[in-house]
Amino acid sequence: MTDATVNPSAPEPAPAGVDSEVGRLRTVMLHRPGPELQRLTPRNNDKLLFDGVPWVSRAQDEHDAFADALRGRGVEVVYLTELLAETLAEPEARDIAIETALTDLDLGETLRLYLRGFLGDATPEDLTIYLTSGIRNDEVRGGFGLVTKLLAFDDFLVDPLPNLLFTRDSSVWVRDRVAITSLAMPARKRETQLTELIYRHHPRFAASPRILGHHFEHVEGGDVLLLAPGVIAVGVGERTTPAGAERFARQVFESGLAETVLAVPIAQERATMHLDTVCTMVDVDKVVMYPNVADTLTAYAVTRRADSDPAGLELEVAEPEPFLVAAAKAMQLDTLHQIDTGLDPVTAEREQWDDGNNTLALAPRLAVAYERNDGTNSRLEAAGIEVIRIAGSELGSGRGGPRCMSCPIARDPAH
Ligand SMILES: NC(=O)NCCC[C@H](N)C(=O)O
Repeated sequence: MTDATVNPSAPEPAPAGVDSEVGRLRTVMLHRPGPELQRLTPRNNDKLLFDGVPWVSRAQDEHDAFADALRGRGVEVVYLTELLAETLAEPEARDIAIETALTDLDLGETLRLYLRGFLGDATPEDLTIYLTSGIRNDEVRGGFGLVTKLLAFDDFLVDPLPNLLFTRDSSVWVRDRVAITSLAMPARKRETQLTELIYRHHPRFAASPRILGHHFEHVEGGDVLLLAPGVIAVGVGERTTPAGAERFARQVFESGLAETVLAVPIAQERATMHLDTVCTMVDVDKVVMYPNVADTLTAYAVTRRADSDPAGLELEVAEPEPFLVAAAKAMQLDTLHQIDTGLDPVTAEREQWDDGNNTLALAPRLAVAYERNDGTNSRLEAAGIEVIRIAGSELGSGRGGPRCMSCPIARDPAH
């Protein structure tokens, strides 16, 4: 069990639930980067969605400092791999995990049979490592046959998950429900098999209702911004598809989790892979925004038709409006204030690339940001935001900042 559940003197964890981006953060799920990062090479890093080959021990130090900064502000940090190992102690969860990891058609029956037995004998902790770091062809000690001979020594039989670090994308809490997302890129697909397993089988979450699922249309957590209770923006671009945004809207309306979903088209480019790469919230009425897209960013407000039959929910889709205008209207604010990344278009472009926009709010006007983005951080401070700076030279090589690296599980209500 997690420290909080075995230590009788530890405070009760806050009840799971998140209704905004800025309510005081109580519990967050992180993944400390581990041996899965050692799998990255100059030959596979593009496919595995990293822009380089990180120095792993330094990335771990940076991540530990990030977790300490959160704990220092009273946030309970839970680790994905600890939850997974605890989940895998349950035989049913373990069987599902092994079967889903072995569905790859490239494996063949000889290796599959061997690996089923090998993984079946592993401890929950070792199984967690195999499921997250993957298994290479030259690492197996049995199941030898045609497939072993013809695959390269460094081909993966079970793919590693170096992007597990970005816990934001593989699940997202909306009020008291957790949405299991469906990741678009092949390198990340297996991540949500693991988060779904945790939320279904871990005793801490088994009673929490779930929405979406890893086998549905693509929705990634980095595209989902809880602008205010009942108002959710969903980026639609390289990752979340229009159909994913539509399913998300239907489910949050059906479950009474929101009244308005703003579908926000974003350029289908690596630099803007998720909405949270160009815009994050730092106060109830303030966002840090990439100015080079601010003027062109639009939103389609999606609501439930007032006269829609409960059995066949119909959606009303408004004409597009400028994003900040549509957001302020849905949030019932006069203005949603914009703090720009950087001081000029080139600084803004550099700092957007280095995740200057990707802040994690711990409370209104208190945010964690990468230290390297001097221009953006100064602008945030000038606007009254306290910035907790963390190092991210190695973590950033996966192109994700403090928001991407965190999945809030409990926040105080925003109002
Ligand atoms: N929300 C985010 O923007 N997450 C960052 C994900 C980075 C990861 N290397 C990816 O390409 O999916």
